[in-house]
Amino acid sequence: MNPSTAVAVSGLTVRHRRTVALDRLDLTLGPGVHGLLGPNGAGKTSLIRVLATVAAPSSGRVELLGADATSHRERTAVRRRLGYLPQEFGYYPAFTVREFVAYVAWLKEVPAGRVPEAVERAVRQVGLADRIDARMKTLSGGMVRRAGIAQAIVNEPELLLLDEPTAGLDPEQRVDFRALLRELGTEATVVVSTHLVEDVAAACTDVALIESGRLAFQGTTAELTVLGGESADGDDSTTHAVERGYTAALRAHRAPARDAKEALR
Ligand SMILES: Nc1ncnc2c1ncn2[C@@H]1O[C@H](COP(=O)(O)OP(=O)(O)OP(=O)(O)O)[C@@H](O)[C@H]1O
Repeated sequence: MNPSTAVAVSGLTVRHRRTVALDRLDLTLGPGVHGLLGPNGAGKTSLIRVLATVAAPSSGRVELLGADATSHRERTAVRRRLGYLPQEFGYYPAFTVREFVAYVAWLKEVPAGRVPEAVERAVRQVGLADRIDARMKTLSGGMVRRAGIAQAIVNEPELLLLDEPTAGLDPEQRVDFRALLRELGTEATVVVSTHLVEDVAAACTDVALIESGRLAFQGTTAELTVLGGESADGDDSTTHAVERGYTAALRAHRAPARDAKEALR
């Protein structure tokens, strides 16, 4: 595996009872900010949970930061180098933001002497410094989300996994958050699952598009926009171009299956 490859999965299958959420997926991710896109139920959360080592694959290989994530011993070591923001996360409501983020730093085995500074840095990066001593239960939904992002980056992870991080943020916070993503992407491999095309247009260097548990497209954001072609309605904004690229890539991916069905008729 190339040393700059943070994620290498092959033949990854995840089943939830009878549902096949990921279907023999092959995917390699190196440095940068990767937008993980796909329709509802495509398998994005299932993939992020496997990469975060909180869910086990049904089958397939998963290498994270050069370690075999299916081996118990290697998985424990790799967890210290990961950051993960789940779609929904629990916390003790009576904890302050500082205590919540410090608790995760402790879980990630950040050396005790470095924890206070690491916590303050992470909280500052998400723009929550003025609420650092507020209790979690007194925060708004968007602030809780930002505290969640702070806990994900407190250990300066080499691989950062964010599941719908902009959900609940207001427009100004989203703009700030995208700038933070771009900054984090210069140091780490960042994987962001999102439904917001604006997030991709503004912050992602690369895109992985998943549909029905398979990889429908992988390339740079610029390559995706080229797939979308010229605008028919004169709207040439980047967001619109990414949306057209997304739709074109999905249709191209679906076409062989549709053609095969028609040939059988
Ligand atoms: N715990 C579960 N039990 C049963 N089925 C599940 C479970 N979790 C996910 N699934 C199913 O697996 C498939 C993939 O779900 P997943 O949550 O990974 O998709 P997603 O791309 O994140 O969707 P969304 O964009 O709606 O968040 C879906 O068909 C979903 O219904």
